[in-house]
Amino acid sequence: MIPPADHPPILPPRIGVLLINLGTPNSPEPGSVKLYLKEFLSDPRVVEIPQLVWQPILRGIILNTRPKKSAHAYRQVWTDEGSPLAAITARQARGLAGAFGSGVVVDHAMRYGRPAIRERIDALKQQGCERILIAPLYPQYCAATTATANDEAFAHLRRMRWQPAVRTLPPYHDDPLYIDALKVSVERSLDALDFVPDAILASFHGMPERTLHLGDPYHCHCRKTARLLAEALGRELIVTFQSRFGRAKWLEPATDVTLAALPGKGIKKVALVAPGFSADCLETLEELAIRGRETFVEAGGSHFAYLPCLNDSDAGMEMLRNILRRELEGWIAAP
Ligand SMILES: C=CC1=C(C)c2cc3[nH]c(cc4nc(cc5[nH]c(cc1n2)c(C)c5CCC(=O)O)C(CCC(=O)O)=C4C)c(C)c3C=C
Ligand SMILES: [Fe+2]
Ligand SMILES: [Fe+2]
Repeated sequence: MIPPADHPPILPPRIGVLLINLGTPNSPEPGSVKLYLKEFLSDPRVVEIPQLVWQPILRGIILNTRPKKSAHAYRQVWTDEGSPLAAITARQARGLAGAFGSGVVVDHAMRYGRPAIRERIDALKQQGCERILIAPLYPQYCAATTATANDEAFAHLRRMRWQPAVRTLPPYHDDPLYIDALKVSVERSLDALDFVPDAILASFHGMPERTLHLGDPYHCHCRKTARLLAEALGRELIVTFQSRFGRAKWLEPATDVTLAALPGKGIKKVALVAPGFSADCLETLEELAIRGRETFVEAGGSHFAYLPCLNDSDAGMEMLRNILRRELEGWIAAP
């Protein structure tokens, strides 16, 4: 049938891969940070307090104090390409262009802020994608990260008359491809140091402890990643949890408390890695690499190194290519 003139071009069916990360402000200014925090912290998957109780606290207190403090932190890590998280995620998507053949379009989106998940799903549909792999780039599953990214994609699909077929990327916390990429990356970074660390810390983003008791597998996934990475490296790792937020009890031990205590135990040289972050961001570059170092040195530490995330390194990109290709099995021909 000949399409009417205003019909969108008829394209060969394509497949879309949508990389998703958390999101970040548009600029390191308090106004932008406030908008970002408002969206992020209003997500009931992130703050599990009834909205009637939480919104007055968020709007009345947090959004009047935190944006200024966080904007100061963002300014310290901001780059010419923008926020590190945005720049690195965009590079990861660009680095995967063409990796799965000409019929597969790779794009990226953020759960909060821009590029929005809804907008990028629409863009993939416009390019003829009848099948979409939603790929939240969180190795460890967490309702506050993985589930809310998927929720947002599904909320958009819910309004479509003609939905694409979708798959979601499962957590890959114990995937040999991921563990091997981490091992290669950590070993490369350690080789480049001018000191031999007495200990290596693996710092994961924290979560309220109650989410563990409620059945969120995040804590177990983090511990398993750390165990497998320690086995691969052939040395012990000290596992810690960072970025505590709010008054509830969070997963322990805390990264900052541990860094402050280690020199007193004779551990004066440390290397710190953050395996749960697929891209360096505020929480790694400011909280760990800057403030973590200060905490450790003030407590008497002599040597500190922050080891970068997988980002768009060769090892990281090869891992992403392989885990994503596996999820596309049956949709694309084997290589
Ligand atoms: C990697 C997994 C992450 C989990 C789990 C997570 C849970 C979580 N986070 C907050 C509060 C904040 N997180 C903030 C930044 C931030 N968090 C993650 C990842 C996880 N968060 C990333 C990648 C980033 C960095 C974003 C960037 O722009 O670089 C922030 C914003 C910064 C600040 O003001 O400190 C907040 C707030 C909660 C409450 C939570 C679980 C309940
Ligand atoms: Fe966070
Ligand atoms: Fe933080």
